[in-house]
Amino acid sequence: MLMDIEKTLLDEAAIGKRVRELAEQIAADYAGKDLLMVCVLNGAAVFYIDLLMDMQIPLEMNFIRVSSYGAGTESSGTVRILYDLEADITDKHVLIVEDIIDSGRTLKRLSKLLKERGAASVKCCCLLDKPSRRAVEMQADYVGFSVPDEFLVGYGLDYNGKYRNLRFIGTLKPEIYE
Ligand SMILES: O=P(O)(O)OC[C@H]1O[C@H](OP(=O)(O)OP(=O)(O)O)[C@H](O)[C@@H]1O
Ligand code: HPA
Ligand SMILES: [Mg+2]
Repeated sequence: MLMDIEKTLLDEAAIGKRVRELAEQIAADYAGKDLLMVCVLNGAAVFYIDLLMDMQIPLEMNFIRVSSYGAGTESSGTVRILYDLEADITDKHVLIVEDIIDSGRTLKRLSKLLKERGAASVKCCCLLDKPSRRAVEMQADYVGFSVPDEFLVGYGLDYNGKYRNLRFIGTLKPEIYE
């Protein structure tokens, strides 16, 4: 697995430091509120666990899986749910946790859907943001790192389902894509 990596963009220490900063900020912002943290499977799973383990406030965990480029055209704004939340989110403060915003479609559709379900508020926390790739207008409320337009793997991010279990974020050698 390690021999497939071309370079490291963010190492374990840099990720850990930033995750703790985000956790501290989010915990302060949501203190005293009924917080439900939504993990967008599969990519966000690693970041999600690290983030909430650094937050010392009461919160609820829930998971959702959506297809990013499946059913629905861009204009319809629909999101196909492959696995839905278990919780009733009415009147709860929802924080969507994502690994990366690329085109912005996944997060835009998901946040619209959760608002329609009657959440008290819907905000997004994203570890990585690739602003140069945006196809729809979407900005996360909390962003870990802004990254260049390179295909990244590790810390939840995959290529063909693999490399999610790397402790750092990096790029793959070109021959891996061939
Ligand atoms: O901003 P966008 O262009 O919508 O892309 C970002 C989404 O794409 C990836 O998920 P993917 O649907 O590949 O599934 P995964 O999380 O299981 O890897 C990533 O984890 C984000 O959820
Ligand atoms: O850079 C990326 N890596 C893995 N998955 C992704 N989904 C959107 N961008 C990426
Ligand atoms: Mg994802």
